[in-house]
Amino acid sequence: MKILNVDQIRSLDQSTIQHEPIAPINLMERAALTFVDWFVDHFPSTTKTKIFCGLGNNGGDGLAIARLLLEREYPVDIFVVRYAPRESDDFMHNHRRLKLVTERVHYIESTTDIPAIRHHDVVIDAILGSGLSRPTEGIVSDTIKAINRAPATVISVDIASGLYTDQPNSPTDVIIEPDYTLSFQLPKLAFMLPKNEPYVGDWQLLDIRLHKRFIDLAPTPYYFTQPDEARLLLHKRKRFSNKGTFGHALLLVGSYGKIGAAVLAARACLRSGVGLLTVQVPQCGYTILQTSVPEAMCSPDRHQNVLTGTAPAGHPGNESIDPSDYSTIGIGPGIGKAPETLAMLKGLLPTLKKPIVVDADALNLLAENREALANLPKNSILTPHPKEFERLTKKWNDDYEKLTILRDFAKKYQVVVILKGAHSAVATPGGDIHFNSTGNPGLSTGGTGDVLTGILTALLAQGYDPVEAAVLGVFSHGLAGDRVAQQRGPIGMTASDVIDALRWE
Ligand SMILES: NC(=O)C1=CN([C@@H]2O[C@H](COP(=O)(O)OP(=O)(O)OC[C@H]3O[C@@H](n4cnc5c(N)ncnc54)[C@H](O)[C@@H]3O)[C@@H](O)[C@H]2O)[C@H](O)CC1
Ligand SMILES: [K+]
Repeated sequence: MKILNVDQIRSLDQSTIQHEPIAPINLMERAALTFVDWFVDHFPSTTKTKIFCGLGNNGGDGLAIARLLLEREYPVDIFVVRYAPRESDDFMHNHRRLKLVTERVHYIESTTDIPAIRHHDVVIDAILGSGLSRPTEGIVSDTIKAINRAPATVISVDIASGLYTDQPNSPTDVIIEPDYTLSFQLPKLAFMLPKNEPYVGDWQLLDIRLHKRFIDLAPTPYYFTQPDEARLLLHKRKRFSNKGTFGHALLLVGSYGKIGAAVLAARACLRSGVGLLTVQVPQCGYTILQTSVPEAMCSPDRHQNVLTGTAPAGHPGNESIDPSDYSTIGIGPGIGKAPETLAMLKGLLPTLKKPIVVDADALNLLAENREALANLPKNSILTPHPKEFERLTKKWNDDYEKLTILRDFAKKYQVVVILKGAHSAVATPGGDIHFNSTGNPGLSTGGTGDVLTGILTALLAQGYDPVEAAVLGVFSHGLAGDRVAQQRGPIGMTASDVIDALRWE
């Protein structure tokens, strides 16, 4: 699913009006109706509802919602925040219609007009929508502050009032902090960014049947992965396949005290459909790995503790490993940052001809030796969390700058970068970003990153295109986490649970 910018959303509105065709006021009515359908499903008709409207089309939506809820006999009070002398046409139209059915329209011009909001009230925020063009101030920001202070449930129409759709807010901006955002048709870029969490709440999309062809043709670098889109990426298995069909992966993982990372990556790799798996760990991990992951072959490194991996020619590692014997390599989980490990990594990269997966301390080693980044095989997948990504690049001032740095990095090195977090962002060598739609806070626990590395390594070994592997991999990883959270709750989820919950269908 595409994420469009504010100008495109405005044009999409117009395109729908022209092509369907539909009168603007009827499109607003449709939007209000989808909102009310959701509202009626979630709140009983005894719910004391306060609707705060601005003077533009977001406010127009609010007025139409008010009328539709009154028709359904909800006790509704309507407050129009009169911050300017002018109203939009569709606002005025809905204002006239509303005045025919109720006297309960109040106007807020000064703070004394702001009503008391009580515990069991539900507030609908329709003050400002995607038309926001400057920080809120005066009576608008006073009203927003009062709503934020109140103990009520708050639902924002389209987007929280005061939050920009696709540009950074300043830390001093006054913005609604809703429990829910019900957004029309397409997700907004603002919803993907960690700093905006308080201003988004639990967000959902309302399908208002905007012009599909316009959306199909609209250029954008931003996407939000939907379940049906992820499912389409899955390779079908032929009946006459054998284990050779699904590749032979090599994992270079683990060090003394961190053999668990090797075990998790290996188990996830096997659970993600790899044909054959060889795991190279230091000697100290040999017995552990052979016992806990009998399906994998184990190639113990000659070094006792620190060096895991393929030694370059002439290096005292395990000379029996030749990277070209493998479909792909996954490197990083638990390897540590010993000088021998760095030497191994530096020696290995220039010899590789196919994309690999790079995670954890392999990324940290690259951050400390940035000249080696140029030797990454094209289309390799890097899986940093934000701190690791910052070490690889530089500090950012806000989440939007972070996206720019992310896209530039992926383009510069022609790699796929998965920036992990809520809505993990997959940046492609072509400059696109795919935000993930699955996952939950329970995944923030030790070892889940090792699991992701195992998954991605398995997908590359099976011949998945690296961008598709990354999009599908993070989606399936998050979905497995969601299954665990559903069964046993997010607290106490372990990385092993996530492996067990993986399903490829
Ligand atoms: N996307 C769609 O297809 C549909 C969207 N709908 C709703 O329309 C709003 C966007 O409406 P718009 O009139 O363009 O903007 P707003 O209501 O957000 O703002 C009105 C107006 O306010 C001025 N303004 C901007 N910033 C400030 C500020 N900080 N303080 C005061 N005033 C400000 C500016 O002049 C704006 O134009 C969208 O969110 C949906 O809710 C349709 O109803 C359905 C189709
Ligand atoms: K709003």
